[in-house]
Amino acid sequence: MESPQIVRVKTEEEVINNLCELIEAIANKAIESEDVFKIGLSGGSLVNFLATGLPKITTDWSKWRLFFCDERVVPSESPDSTFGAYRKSLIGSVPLSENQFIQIDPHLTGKFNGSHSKHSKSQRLAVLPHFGPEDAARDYIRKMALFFAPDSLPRFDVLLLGMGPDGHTCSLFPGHRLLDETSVWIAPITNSPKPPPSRITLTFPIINNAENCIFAISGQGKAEMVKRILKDKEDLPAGRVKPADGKLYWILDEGASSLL
Ligand SMILES: O=C1O[C@H](COP(=O)(O)O)[C@@H](O)[C@H](O)[C@H]1O
Repeated sequence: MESPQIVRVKTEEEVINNLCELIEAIANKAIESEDVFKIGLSGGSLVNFLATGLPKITTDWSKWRLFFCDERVVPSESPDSTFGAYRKSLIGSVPLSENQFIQIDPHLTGKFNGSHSKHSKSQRLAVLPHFGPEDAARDYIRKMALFFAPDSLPRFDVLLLGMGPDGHTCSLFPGHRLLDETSVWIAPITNSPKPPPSRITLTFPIINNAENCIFAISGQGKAEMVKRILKDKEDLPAGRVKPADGKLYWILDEGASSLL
């Protein structure tokens, strides 16, 4: 891997502008060469960054296909749903439609496999006490595979990543067994330390196969973790993002980079 490009700017606004200009360049290059742009989205603070910055870019929006680096296994109407957050804040501000987002099906569980036709979505919502992530992860792998060459690891044009104050990225948490998961592209997690507990997440083989990975981080609250990862090189989940044949960017504002 090339060494990470660390972009230090002053304000959160500049983080957003840098991030969205970079996305614009990557998207337009991908559209020119492949006629499609495949991007992986994270949740959390990134949603607001993109809602603010993406309306300013120029691109062929019809060529965008948007996937989730991780997603909470909750109905899209839930305030915890990452897709729900993008639907609310982004669709309408840019000409993207819901079906350009490759969404999880939070209603899938082993219990109801094969008998879905008997139940409407609202019935399933009413009947199920919990939403199960195992089948949602399997279903998401199947949906994702349709967009990539058969028999090869998906290679995203770009993955937009967040980092929690504990160093997690996607839904890969410090010390969790999923950090070493190599057998599946997308794994279910039922015990996320950050609520909600049920999620699906990309695993490191897919993350590190991307052409570009971008962290966009703002605020003093992340400074200690940014230092532990970029300066002290501690083995924390966000520090394991090292695209083998791709580029890694960390875009940091003054607060986030203050301990570097
Ligand atoms: O739970 C999550 O947290 C991370 C980091 O969120 P942030 O608000 O600290 O930026 C996010 O990247 C991930 O997608 C989300 O599920």
